[in-house]
Amino acid sequence: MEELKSALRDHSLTVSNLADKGRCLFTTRDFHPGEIIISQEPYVCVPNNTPAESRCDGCFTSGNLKKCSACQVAWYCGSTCQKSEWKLHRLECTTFSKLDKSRRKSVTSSIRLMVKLYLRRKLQSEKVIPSTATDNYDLVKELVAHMSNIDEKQLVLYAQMANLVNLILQCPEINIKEIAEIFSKFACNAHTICDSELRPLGTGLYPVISIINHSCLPNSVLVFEGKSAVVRAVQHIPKGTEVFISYIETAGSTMTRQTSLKEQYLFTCRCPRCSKTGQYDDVRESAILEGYRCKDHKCDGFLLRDSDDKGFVCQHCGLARNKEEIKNLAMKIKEVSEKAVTSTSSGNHREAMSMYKRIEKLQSQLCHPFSISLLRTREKVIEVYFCTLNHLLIYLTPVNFELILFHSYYSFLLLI
Ligand SMILES: C[S@@+](CC[C@H](N)C(=O)[O-])C[C@H]1O[C@@H](n2cnc3c(N)ncnc32)[C@H](O)[C@@H]1O
Repeated sequence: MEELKSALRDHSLTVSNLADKGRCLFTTRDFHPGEIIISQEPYVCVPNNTPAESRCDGCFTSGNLKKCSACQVAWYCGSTCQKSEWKLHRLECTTFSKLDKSRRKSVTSSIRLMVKLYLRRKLQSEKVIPSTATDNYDLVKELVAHMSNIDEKQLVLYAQMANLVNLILQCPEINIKEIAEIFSKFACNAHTICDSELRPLGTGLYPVISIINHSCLPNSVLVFEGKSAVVRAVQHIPKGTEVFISYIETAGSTMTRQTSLKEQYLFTCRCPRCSKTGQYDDVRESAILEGYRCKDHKCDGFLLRDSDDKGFVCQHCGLARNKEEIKNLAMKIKEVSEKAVTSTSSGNHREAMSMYKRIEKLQSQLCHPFSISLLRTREKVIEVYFCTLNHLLIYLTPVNFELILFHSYYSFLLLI
């Protein structure tokens, strides 16, 4: 801990312990908006590999990869990435190569993350991989696990996963209880590594970044540059302030945010935004983000339940919306959404596109114009549109490429 404190001092940061939150990261000088507060390489990480798409173990890129012929689990884009991962993969490869085909299929991302963690710890203790103040297994030991607060079903699942890790590693000195506890640490400390467009690429454990607590009104943001986790100030942060990031999507109602924080991170948020629960501003914000639109499409008022619970009333113009009408629209949206998911997963992008456009139309009748569901559907329309475009490009010759690209871009502009 002393080593870490000294390393953090060089970054103008310090760690404190508060009764209600545990460890917290504080600044010891002012930070400007956009400035990097801290960055860290993962202690361990794994790419998201699915049967449809694999990613390079070294740089997480997809496309044009070669599978490790020995273990059939890791993929690489070239020899540079293969070499950079070799010290750890050498042990991992020997472990996975011994598995039969069906057991190899049970190596999910979290199982692989645990295997890598165990092997990296071993390599650091044998000094094959060097340890530093910010890159050592003691930092993993410090992470919160919430073992006494998780339910029995979850505990059983962690124990089963730990047993599987034991079968894979075949190490006599392995401690199943400790492995189960680390799975619980993964749940509230591991980060999804995303690209600049927030598409998930993999999962990583960053034990120093994990000291940072959550706020729904954060002063910093966690982004990824390749596999490095980078925390940047999003506002002026004065000396002596706690650094906060958001663990969840902040564009949600207070109830939605509180529920997901409680479920995954096992705490009740008391940030300035959550402290406003029930006040007019909070009710209004929640009704806009997750509520319904006014029947009069020229009015942008937000709706609240009427007193006899028969429907919803616009708080701006007083117009009422019937509960049944809302229920019918919501059911139609659910129906089309299920079809859209099926079309997307079967690769039928054209059909998916028309489904998402239909959902967008229905949601425009139901939801407030600034609703988060409507925003997500529009995002999906754009995503599926680009999938359709990519699919088309495969069949193009260079001659008509530019013409069709121009046409596509033009129709995209019309679409939005
Ligand atoms: C990634 S860790 C953050 C560091 C943690 N405080 C520690 O001692 O290691 C996440 C855990 O910290 C606690 N935590 C994070 N933000 C909090 C907050 N705003 N209020 C209370 N507890 C919080 C919760 O126990 C949560 O599961």
